[in-house]
Amino acid sequence: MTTPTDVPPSLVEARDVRVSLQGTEILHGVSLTAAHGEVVALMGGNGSGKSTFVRTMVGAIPAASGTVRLFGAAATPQSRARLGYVPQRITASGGVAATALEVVMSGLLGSRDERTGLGARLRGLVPPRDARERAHAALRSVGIEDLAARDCARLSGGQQQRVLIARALVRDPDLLFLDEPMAGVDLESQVQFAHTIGHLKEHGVGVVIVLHEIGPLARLIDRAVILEQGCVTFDGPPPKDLGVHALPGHDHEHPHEDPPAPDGGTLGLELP
Ligand SMILES: Nc1ncnc2c1ncn2[C@@H]1O[C@H](COP(=O)(O)OP(=O)(O)OP(=O)(O)O)[C@@H](O)[C@H]1O
Repeated sequence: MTTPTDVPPSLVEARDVRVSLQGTEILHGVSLTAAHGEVVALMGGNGSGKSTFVRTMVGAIPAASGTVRLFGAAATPQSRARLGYVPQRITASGGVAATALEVVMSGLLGSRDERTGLGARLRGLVPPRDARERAHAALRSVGIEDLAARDCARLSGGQQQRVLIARALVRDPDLLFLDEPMAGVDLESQVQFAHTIGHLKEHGVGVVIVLHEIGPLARLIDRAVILEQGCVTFDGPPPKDLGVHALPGHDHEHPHEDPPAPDGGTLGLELP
């Protein structure tokens, strides 16, 4: 018989979170959980509150009420050190002259591995031997190791996005928050990225990912949480016939077409 103690705690458990920014309530009591190896897509139209919710869960902005628990306990600086976070739309080097490898290595500063010497979960993906080697491995895992020595500021938007994902992965996170990581990334790179997410999932890492379009990640997503105007309107398995525009709340305005299917089918991409 299963007792409550047999059930592993959620990696993140946000309950009834309310957030106000500049006097306006943006999130009106939203909840989300992610368990080991679970990939949760956070979706919804522009301005529905996705980024605000992610920023609250990683501790970047405070909740007015409600709770965010990490790894089964109230969030602490130590438990936040176990998170990886790729914010939305920032440039990888922040205007500072730095190579892609240096930007990724900066992700190790203050990481728990540096402090505790814990081994890397992602053996084979991020070997723990030294920061340089780990940074190379993280770049390899997102398919851009050949760009390691390049000036980050001169990389394309999509390439910079992958540098930032590598920077989050090099910390060997137990839980990864990604805010629109597919924005500006070409289809081939999205497939590569999906392989990386599949690898993390297999190793028990939880992933909360803000998406406008499911694309190549469709088969990896366990649950979709849909926000509309600061409220959760759906939380459950993504519908079977999920196309890139199929979810409720898909009301963002930029014009786009479904990406072309490489084999003439409907996004029939082979994933791990
Ligand atoms: N610092 C801020 N101060 C005041 N209001 C803010 C601030 N940041 C965001 N907002 C507002 O909060 C609401 C939710 O914004 P948020 O960026 O969380 O939405 P989103 O769902 O991530 O949108 P998008 O899909 O466009 O990225 C918007 O109305 C936005 O204008």
